[in-house]
Amino acid sequence: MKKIAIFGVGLIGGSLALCFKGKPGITVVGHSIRESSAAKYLERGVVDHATTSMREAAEGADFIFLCVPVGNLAPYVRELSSMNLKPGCIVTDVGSTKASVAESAREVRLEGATFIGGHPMAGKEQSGVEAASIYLFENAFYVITPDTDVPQQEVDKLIDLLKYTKAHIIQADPEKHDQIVGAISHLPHIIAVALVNQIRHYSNEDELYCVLAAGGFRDITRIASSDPVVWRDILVDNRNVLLNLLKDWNEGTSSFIRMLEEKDAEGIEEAFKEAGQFRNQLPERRKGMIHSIYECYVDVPDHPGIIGRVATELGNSAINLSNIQIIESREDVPGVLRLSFRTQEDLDRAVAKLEQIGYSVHF
Ligand SMILES: NC(=O)c1ccc[n+]([C@@H]2O[C@H](COP(=O)([O-])OP(=O)(O)OC[C@H]3O[C@@H](n4cnc5c(N)ncnc54)[C@H](O)[C@@H]3O)[C@@H](O)[C@H]2O)c1
Ligand SMILES: O=C(O)C(=O)C[C@]1(C(=O)O)C=C[C@@H](O)C=C1
Repeated sequence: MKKIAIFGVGLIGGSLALCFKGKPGITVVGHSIRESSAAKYLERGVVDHATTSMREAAEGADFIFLCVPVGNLAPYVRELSSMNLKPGCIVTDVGSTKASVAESAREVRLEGATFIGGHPMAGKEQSGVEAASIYLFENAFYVITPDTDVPQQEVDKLIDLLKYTKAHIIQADPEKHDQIVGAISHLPHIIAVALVNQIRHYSNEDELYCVLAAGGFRDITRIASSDPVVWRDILVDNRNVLLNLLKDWNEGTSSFIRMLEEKDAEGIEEAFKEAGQFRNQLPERRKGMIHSIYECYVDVPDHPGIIGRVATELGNSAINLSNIQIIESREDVPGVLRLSFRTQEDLDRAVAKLEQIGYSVHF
């Protein structure tokens, strides 16, 4: 039996546990600092065993996944270095920053074990084991950041296990990772939070701000609902990268201020054109980029029971829906449903079926 120990069975740790649990020759042990959380992991069937003892979880483990907030990674690595880990054990983490944890692992000696940093580029704004999903990493990129002196066979051991996530594994240098992920993940979270808080202040004066907030505001601010502790740690840890990125961001907003002051209509149009062209050529329908899953939008009449009808049509054709959501529903206007599927094939079949029975489908 291969033992996989997961420290912090929340959104990411829980999703990993679900990917590994029940696979041949694998047993999954979850660790929490709280008795009640360990009990919950078992209750939800996410792990085979749960414990609050770090030593018990780590003892004899073939793989150790550290899935706690970034600020806790260094203390965990230090604590593990004082234990007798199983020879050949791979210690990895899922933190959203990679340079500092790699540095901590270099500073201590994990006797007989190897540290390889990791970061699945998939997530959501919800947190905790309740939000965990076996599908979270499917088709996403999963970055691993082994130091150059880590033997390839150790790297291969981790890659081989991660096949259960169905993610695409890529290797990167930790500093380069933090620079790039700072720009495409951490900076957007700061912008979303700053924007929501700006509107929150206005809405204290007039509630119409909240009433009128529609698709545009929702699209750009979903991630403002992310876990405060997790994000506090990420931003503090990657602050040097972020301070530089925010300087560039300020230049971008200053340029808009200039264009508005100078009534530079052409400049504004050009900025939208350039952004649109760049965004439209980003790979679509890939988790971790623009579409989190295989999705389409269906215009529907505003009739009671319409969701049931669409779901039944797809079910009758044995097409598996992974999610269905009303994104527009007002009394006098037709609605729009967002349908999500786990595979391109399901999406293609659903589009064909829905169009055949007269629905208008778009992407
Ligand atoms: N949320 C995302 O989208 C996302 C994506 C990829 C990677 N990550 C990284 O994954 C890690 C976990 O994030 P998550 O989203 O699963 O968060 P989460 O809140 O869902 O899970 C965090 C887990 O750590 C435990 N924990 C919290 N504080 C702790 C402490 N002080 N000591 C010990 N355990 C503690 C919690 O009980 C929970 O089990 C973070 O390092 C984060 O940067 C997050
Ligand atoms: O989709 C989301 O909600 C996420 O925030 C996921 C996201 C991202 O920014 O893309 C967030 C943090 C991670 O470290 C990796 C992925």
